[in-house]
Amino acid sequence: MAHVKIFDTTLRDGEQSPGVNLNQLEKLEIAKQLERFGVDIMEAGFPASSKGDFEAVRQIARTIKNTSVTGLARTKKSDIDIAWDALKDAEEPRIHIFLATSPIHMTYKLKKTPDEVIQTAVEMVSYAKQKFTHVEWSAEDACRSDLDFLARIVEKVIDAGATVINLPDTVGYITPEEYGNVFRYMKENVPNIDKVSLSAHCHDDLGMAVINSIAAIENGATQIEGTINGIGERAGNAALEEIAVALNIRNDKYKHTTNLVLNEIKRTSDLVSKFTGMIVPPNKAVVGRNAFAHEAGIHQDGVLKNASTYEIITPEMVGIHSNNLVLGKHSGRHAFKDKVIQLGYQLSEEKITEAFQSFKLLTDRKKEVTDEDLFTILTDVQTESINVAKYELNAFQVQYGTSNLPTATVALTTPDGTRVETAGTGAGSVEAIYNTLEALIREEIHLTDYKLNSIGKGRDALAEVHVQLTVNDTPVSGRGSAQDVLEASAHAFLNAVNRVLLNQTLAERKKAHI
Ligand SMILES: CC(=O)SCCNC(=O)CCNC(=O)[C@H](O)C(C)(C)COP(=O)(O)OP(=O)(O)OC[C@H]1O[C@@H](n2cnc3c(N)ncnc32)[C@H](O)[C@@H]1OP(=O)(O)O
Ligand SMILES: CC(C)C(=O)C(=O)O
Repeated sequence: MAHVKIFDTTLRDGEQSPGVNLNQLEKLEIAKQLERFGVDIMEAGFPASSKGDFEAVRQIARTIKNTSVTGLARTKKSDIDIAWDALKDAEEPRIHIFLATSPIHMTYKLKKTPDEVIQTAVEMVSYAKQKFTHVEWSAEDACRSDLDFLARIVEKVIDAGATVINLPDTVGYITPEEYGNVFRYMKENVPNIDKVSLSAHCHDDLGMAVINSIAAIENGATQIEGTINGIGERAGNAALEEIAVALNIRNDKYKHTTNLVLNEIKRTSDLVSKFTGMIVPPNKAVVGRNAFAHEAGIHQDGVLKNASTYEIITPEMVGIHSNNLVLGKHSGRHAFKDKVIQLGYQLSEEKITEAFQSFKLLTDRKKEVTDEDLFTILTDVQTESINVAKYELNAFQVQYGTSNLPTATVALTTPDGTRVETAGTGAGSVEAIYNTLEALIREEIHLTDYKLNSIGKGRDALAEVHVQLTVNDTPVSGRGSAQDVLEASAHAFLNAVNRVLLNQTLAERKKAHI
């Protein structure tokens, strides 16, 4: 069995999914989970793209110990310098530099000749090599590039010090056979190719990202790049959980192993879905809600007689356990704390107290508190900043009827501690609440997206709402959960507004060197 390295780019390419906007705490929690999942390398962001991304990459680089952390950079000295500042404290800092090599990109986007592209790539890889031991270079849009030109630039970039060469299918255009050929071609035509690892990075525009990644492995790639749940630019990237399980289940055919801990798949997928607001479709391979559900009578009969009749992957393999009824109304703090640890959370005493209070409130309203409910409570508390002044929802009331105008009355405590209250109307109940909140909050707010999801099954399932707003023209996302849809909606709105306040506070503290 040969080993293939897993390069996770959920926090960089995954975050390029339209509408996804992770804050630093969420990025850090995903990074910790990726480490538990066993990825070899994680791309934590693009440090030169924004101050927020720089800070997130720096924090992840300083925290994560068992996974190599990398950041993306253009072929620009300033991008490389900023990436070094963000990554220099990592256990094994590495940089990922890219430059496009296809005629379309070189002509229209970069406005450079092929020779200028080679010169820039070589200069910048040499420059990065003065700082970083590990330098990955990506030929953006490799799959629409001329293969002879690609071989020429790859050889030069290896001479300049690159340690990994990535050949991305940037626009999700190539077929498995063609992609395999690109890797074979490099192996056969680049004289110094054995000095580097070859990496594959696939997009899913034609639905072939996973199979193309596997074709690359079969033809010489020793590293695969992808994201959790396949999120990413446009139609997304190759879904790492699908590749990992395919290699495992079909190890009779694919003779490659990874370091991934398969039973961390479900938790990783849930966390990414929750923070990004990108809900996993029920029929999604490996992690979808229906992936292990058997509906048809003949299937159910077969599974009852022997699960292997219709089940090629066991739910336990990917970390799905039957929904234990865990804690209830009479559970105490000790049992709760035990469960928190069992579910993989490391929370301070202050956060455990906060989570315990939310749990107790839920047990007043909900008979059965499941692991899914606890996951929601705990991740919300984990990523909530405690010591920042924010808007708190005190109470709200909605009057709704089919023949009258929905009216909401909302009472809030503002960040300076003042209690404010007003009433407003809207075309529906959620809009009435949002209009009223807008009237109470002294910022310019516009709602741009709203998503509602239920956590678990049954009529007492928790509601989870994801919103996207612009607050004073800054896009921001927020999420909230509660047993009631309207309450979850109000929390999501305030969570988004509070994130803007948090960012402002962090920026002010940084300026004042606190
Ligand atoms: C295939 C991929 O996924 S690549 C990663 C894509 N990810 C992102 O773009 C997300 C983050 N991006 C950003 O925040 C912004 O685009 C920034 C901060 C990086 C740059 O912003 P701006 O300076 O305003 O430039 P803008 O995005 O409009 O244009 C990109 C510029 O980079 C140039 N460029 C593109 N790729 C590269 C590269 N690999 N090396 C050097 N320059 C490049 C473009 O030609 C263009 O240059 P020009 O202004 O001289 O025409
Ligand atoms: C930066 C590169 C690797 C990329 O994301 C792509 O080409 O899709």
